[in-house]
Amino acid sequence: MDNVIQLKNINKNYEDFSLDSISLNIPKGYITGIIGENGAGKTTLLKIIMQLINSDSGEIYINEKIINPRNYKLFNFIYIIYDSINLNEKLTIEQYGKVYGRLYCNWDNNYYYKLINDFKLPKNKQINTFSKGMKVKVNFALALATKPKILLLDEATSGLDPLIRDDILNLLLEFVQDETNTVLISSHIISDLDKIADKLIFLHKGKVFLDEMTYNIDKQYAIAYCDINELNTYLPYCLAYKEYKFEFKLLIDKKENLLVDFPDMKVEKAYFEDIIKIIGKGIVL
Ligand SMILES: Nc1ncnc2c1ncn2[C@@H]1O[C@H](COP(=O)(O)OP(=O)(O)OP(=O)(O)O)[C@@H](O)[C@H]1O
Repeated sequence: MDNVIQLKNINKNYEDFSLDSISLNIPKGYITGIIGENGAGKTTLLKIIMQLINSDSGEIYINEKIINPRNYKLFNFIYIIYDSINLNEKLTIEQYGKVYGRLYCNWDNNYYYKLINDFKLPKNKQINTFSKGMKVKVNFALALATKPKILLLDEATSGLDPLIRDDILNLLLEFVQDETNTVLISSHIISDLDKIADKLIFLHKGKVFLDEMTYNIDKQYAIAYCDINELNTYLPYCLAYKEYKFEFKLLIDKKENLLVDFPDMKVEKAYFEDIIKIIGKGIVL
């Protein structure tokens, strides 16, 4: 598996927050989801990848080339969509197409209008007359028609109804279908990531707590329950656990070993939501 983005020991210190030695690989041709609580550092990390802010130390490689502000020529193949819609709302879709056609050397006007037609958006109305969902669709049409190889999404589907989100998720799946395009998406909508992410990164208080392909999560991770007398027995198989009123909920990260040693142990699928809750609110070992 080729990695399109590699981060090595990235550190960033603000007065009340630090990104702590982040090392990550983002595989080419896949959708990687980043999850984490508010303030976990997701936007900071995406901005560092885009070189919109500098890290204090560490290295970024894109397609195996080290990136720094002096050689940063990614404008034409990496595109970031934010949660806030930064469109000039006085423009129309048609005017936007002309502006982007001049700005982006890979601009695909036919594809832009195909997406605009698929989304059923009016071409000659000012964007300030559009609903939030329509504006997000314009954002995605603009992004995809620049023909990026890497698409970064920072909460870009927040505030959308499930039908529009579904359209957008399908577009992302289509985007990575040729296996050379890559998506890195941060989202609080865990069910969306459950649907589309091939890899999951969980950022918690500026640190990476989980960085796994989703097929490995299914293979290695599970949820199990025990009481206080059994806790010590199962801790060697756990990444984290959380105490409830009558039981402990365990996030198992050595499922195969656990089931060899305790074949009768009942385990359940570890959904992303479980993983986040147990790591975020429980005790990480
Ligand atoms: N320019 C800055 N100066 C000081 N602190 C900052 C700055 N930018 C971000 N931070 C802090 O860094 C931390 C991480 O912020 P960041 O926006 O990366 O989190 P996030 O995971 O994207 O959160 P959310 O899910 O709420 O968007 C926060 O505590 C924030 O206050």
